[in-house]
Amino acid sequence: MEILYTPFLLLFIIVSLLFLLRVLLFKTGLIYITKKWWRSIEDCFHVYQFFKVPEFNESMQENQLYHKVSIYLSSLASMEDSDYTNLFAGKKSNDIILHLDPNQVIDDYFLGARVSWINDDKSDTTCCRTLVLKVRRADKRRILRPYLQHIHITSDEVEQKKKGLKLYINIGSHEQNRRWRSVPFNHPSTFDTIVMDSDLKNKLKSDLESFLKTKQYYHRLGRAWKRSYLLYGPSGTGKSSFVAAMANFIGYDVYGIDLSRVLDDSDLKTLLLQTTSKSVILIEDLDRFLMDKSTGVSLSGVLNFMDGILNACCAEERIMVFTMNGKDHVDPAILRPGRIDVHIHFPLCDFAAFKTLANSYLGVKDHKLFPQVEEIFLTGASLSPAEIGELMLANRNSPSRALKSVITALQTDGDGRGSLNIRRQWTDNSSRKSTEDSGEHSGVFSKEGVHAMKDFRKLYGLLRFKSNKTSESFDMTPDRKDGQSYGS
Ligand SMILES: Nc1ncnc2c1ncn2[C@@H]1O[C@H](COP(=O)(O)OP(=O)(O)OP(=O)(O)O)[C@@H](O)[C@H]1O
Ligand SMILES: [Mg+2]
Repeated sequence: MEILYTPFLLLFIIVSLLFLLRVLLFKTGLIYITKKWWRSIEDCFHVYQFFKVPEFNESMQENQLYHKVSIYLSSLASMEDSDYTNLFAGKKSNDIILHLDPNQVIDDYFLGARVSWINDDKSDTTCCRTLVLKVRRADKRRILRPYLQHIHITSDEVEQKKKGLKLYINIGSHEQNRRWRSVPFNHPSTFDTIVMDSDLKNKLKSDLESFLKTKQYYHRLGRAWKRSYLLYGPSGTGKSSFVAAMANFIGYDVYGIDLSRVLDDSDLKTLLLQTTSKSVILIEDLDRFLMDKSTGVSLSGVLNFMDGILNACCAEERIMVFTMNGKDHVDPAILRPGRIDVHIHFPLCDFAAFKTLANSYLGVKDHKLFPQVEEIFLTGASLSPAEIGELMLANRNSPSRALKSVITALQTDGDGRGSLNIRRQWTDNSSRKSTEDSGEHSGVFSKEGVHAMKDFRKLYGLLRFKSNKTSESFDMTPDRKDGQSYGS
């Protein structure tokens, strides 16, 4: 018997020890110490080269590269990992600027290589401040030039971001010379406020970040440096808010093209030619415009527009975003890889998304009514985040009342559209949308300026959300089960 128990006992002891070791490593600073130790061993096997970036040149003039590198380093997430970091207030009230403390080191990764920056501040006087770049000799030839270019680009972007973003809309064709009108873009939406599967959100953030870093890579492949996203899903699921979050994240201006104000295909091309680099070019509700034969823009006009980004004049730093309610009825030519690089599905709420909304709108992490809400979601009922958000906002002083109103709405499925009743077909939605819109356009508010304001609101979700739903298959959205993490 004893012999039988011994292997099990041994196994149990090993597993327990491993578990304890894991807890010890992760709950204490040991993992950090181990990593540091491992890195110093690794360093012994590589030859490094050092590049100094002093703050002033020999004639005591400011070195612009030092300024750019400082801006770049403060934008790095790894800055927060350094042992000592200085915190300063920025120009805006809630801005915090990070600065590396003297003799601190931070790591950065570029094209698969690790580089380090050392703040070589030998004295307290400002005249001797130098930033030192440490690169492996083996990586130097491959990455040094593109890395310095990347620093230039990123620091310019950060500075541009500080200046404030702009939202451009295309104005009527009668003002031939001025096709775009701009307003300050102050949309509060960020990736933190968007309710979305957190894995997907992180994937999209790193997709954007890696796009910004890969100019040289795109050029080496002979491809224009651009990326196209398709956001599709029912109304009120956060597509427009996501575009605003994207623009805020990368610090790009937004050009929202209203196809109803575009005369014809060549007019569309002119608009594209008049956009600037580092911008998000947005066409909302593309599916509706493709169905709507009354518009002057043809399918081939749209295809040329999507490819037009390849023209030498506008080959740089563009992100194109198209939103749709559904892509089933859209010509596959529009959706082919190269024209659309990333498809992102925006679904109606499930229980996990509902919980994230309850937390952000009501500050409620758990509630006795949650099981009832979950049960209703399990029957297949659902509402859009916009619909649930509105109900919570209206009853924000009483979480119980807010949850009860969500339950009632889910039971009747909003205005009787959902799976508890017969879901409307996509065509109903599009015809309803066009009716609503034609009402808007032919109404009293026909002046250019009023249209423009309406469009700003429509673009960014300030108008009452329209009710149309459809269930879609998805590409970039992972399969979700209730309880899966949602980032808010
Ligand atoms: N996923 C979400 N996360 C956070 N808020 C959301 C989300 N979806 C919708 N909302 C809220 O609902 C409002 C409307 O959302 P938004 O305009 O982004 O939806 P949409 O998908 O663009 O709708 P439409 O297809 O009708 O244009 C926003 O102001 C936002 O506050
Ligand atoms: Mg929208």
